[in-house]
Amino acid sequence: MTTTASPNSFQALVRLLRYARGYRRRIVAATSCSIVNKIFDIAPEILIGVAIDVVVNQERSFVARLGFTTPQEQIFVLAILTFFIWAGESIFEYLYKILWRNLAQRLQADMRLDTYEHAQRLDMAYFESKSSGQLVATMNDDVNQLERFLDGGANSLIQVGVTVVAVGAVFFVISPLIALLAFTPIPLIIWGAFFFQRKAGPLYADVREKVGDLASRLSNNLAGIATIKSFTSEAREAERLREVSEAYVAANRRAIRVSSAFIPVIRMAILAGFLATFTVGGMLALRGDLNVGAYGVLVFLTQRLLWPLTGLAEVIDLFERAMASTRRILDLLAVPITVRDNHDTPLTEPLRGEVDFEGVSFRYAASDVGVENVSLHVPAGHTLALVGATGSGKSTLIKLLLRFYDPSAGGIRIDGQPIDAVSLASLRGAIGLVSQDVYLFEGSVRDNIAYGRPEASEAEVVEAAKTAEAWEFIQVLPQGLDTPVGERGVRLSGGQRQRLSLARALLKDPPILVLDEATSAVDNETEAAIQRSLRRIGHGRTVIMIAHRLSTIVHADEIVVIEGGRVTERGTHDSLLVANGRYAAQWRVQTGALAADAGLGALPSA
Ligand SMILES: Nc1ncnc2c1ncn2[C@@H]1O[C@H](COP(=O)(O)OP(=O)(O)OP(=O)(O)O)[C@@H](O)[C@H]1O
Repeated sequence: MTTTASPNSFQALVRLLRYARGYRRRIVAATSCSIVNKIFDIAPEILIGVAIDVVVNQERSFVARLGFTTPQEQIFVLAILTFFIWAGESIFEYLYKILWRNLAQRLQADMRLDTYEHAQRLDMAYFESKSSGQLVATMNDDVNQLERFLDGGANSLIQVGVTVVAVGAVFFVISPLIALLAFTPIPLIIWGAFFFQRKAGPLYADVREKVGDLASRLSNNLAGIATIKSFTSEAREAERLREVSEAYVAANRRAIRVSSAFIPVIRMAILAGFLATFTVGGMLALRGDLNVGAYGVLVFLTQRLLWPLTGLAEVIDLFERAMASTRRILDLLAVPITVRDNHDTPLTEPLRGEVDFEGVSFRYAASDVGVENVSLHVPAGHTLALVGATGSGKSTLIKLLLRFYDPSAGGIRIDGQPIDAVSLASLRGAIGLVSQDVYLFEGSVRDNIAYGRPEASEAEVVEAAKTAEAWEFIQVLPQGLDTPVGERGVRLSGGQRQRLSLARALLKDPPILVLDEATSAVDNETEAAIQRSLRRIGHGRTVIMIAHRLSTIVHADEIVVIEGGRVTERGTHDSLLVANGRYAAQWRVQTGALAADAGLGALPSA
């Protein structure tokens, strides 16, 4: 019956079958059980006809010709046959249900994991182009939609097909004339199904789209609940949610209008076939041209044809939804991974931690800004500070070092090894990142510190917490290291989160430590604490730090000023002061030496 689907749905089905190659055996087994079950299911109607034939024709019946002469014997044989047919039907129903349902479970679990794993490997540009809500909708709702279809729809679709073929065969054997009459509505039904699905397909695609929008708005709003409260924009946000929610209702309403019309129309078409069998068959039987038993079989079987075909619309409906979802899932799986991972080539150990940027250029597709021809050399164990106005491209350089994106020109090396020629795991494993927006996972303080090294011992976790000056506050938390931090760490203060994030990076013990405004969200006391620990931490490691407060980078081995994505000044704190450029001007602003410079500084003040 899949032939009634649009080329798009059919293509989606083919893609799904190709994806599900590993499940082929299970699909064949489940399909076979569905077919056998349906054949057993139709058989009792035929047996009723045969029984009527036995009663009416007795010694001249169809069963008599098989060698069972007395009518009693014949009825007995039919009873035994009926028993086995019913038993067979039950056994195969049990089998196909188990097979389809388990297949649905296996496939949905594997698909969800596959899409998630694939999405994790996509570059950051993909996540910036898609809302997280849309991705959640695909990995959750779309996968569930497919599960629903495999749970019941696939079997129904196969069984409708088997019914039409098997009933058709019986009809033609008994009376080709009546078969022709009974089957005349079928082209109309098929055409109706085509027409319906052509109308319904895009409507369901729209419904899926709206589900994504809804999920997107919900997750965005819940994540930003504090901002909503602070701006008292609850009413406005509720209104915006209502709009997307209503759009979903409207999309569904359009789909419902089309899908609901189908069943009544189809039923009338089938009724025509039923009436034809009923009257013409009756006439033929009265004239003696049709065996009474055969007439009974035809009338009962027309019923058997009628009901599954009225259900066809619902099954196609389910199929359409499932294929709309399949397309979205497989489209996500087909997004190419642009940041190539050389799994088998780790960075050569032991790492010294030398970092080189050679003529690196990169532009974000979305904004056409980025960095231009940046060259940096950080010898192992040195500290490099990047300073510059907000939006000048400092964090972009860090993202390129971590290969969240690949540069369009130039290259980056660690210990002389091009970072795009080594495995992402070893590259990112070599870098400890403390970023501006600290992300903590729901779990305990301990889970979060040990995130990069779950096997770390308690002593190591405590040591990292002490070095990051976090131990003092952890000790006084209600459950110490086992205190839950809440979703995204909401139960901790900004400074506490910052320190946990530092402890987490330290526990990894990376040869390269990147601090992207690690002191931006903290008070003076926390900043001083982090500064203290930084001196300890920086010992024997390469440190790249981005800072707006210039006081925190005075001791850096080299300070590089970035403006508009380019390096404009570089040197030590002292040499830059002597050069008397932007850095020197900003330094004076921040230290209050020359308040008049405040308006000139390209660098923002603390
Ligand atoms: N994902 C993105 N897509 C498009 N443009 C981006 C993206 N991320 C950053 N940009 C743009 O690239 C430029 C450099 O951003 P970057 O984050 O590197 O600045 P920054 O120097 O670290 O700023 P800050 O000091 O405020 O953190 C900015 O103009 C920013 O708007």
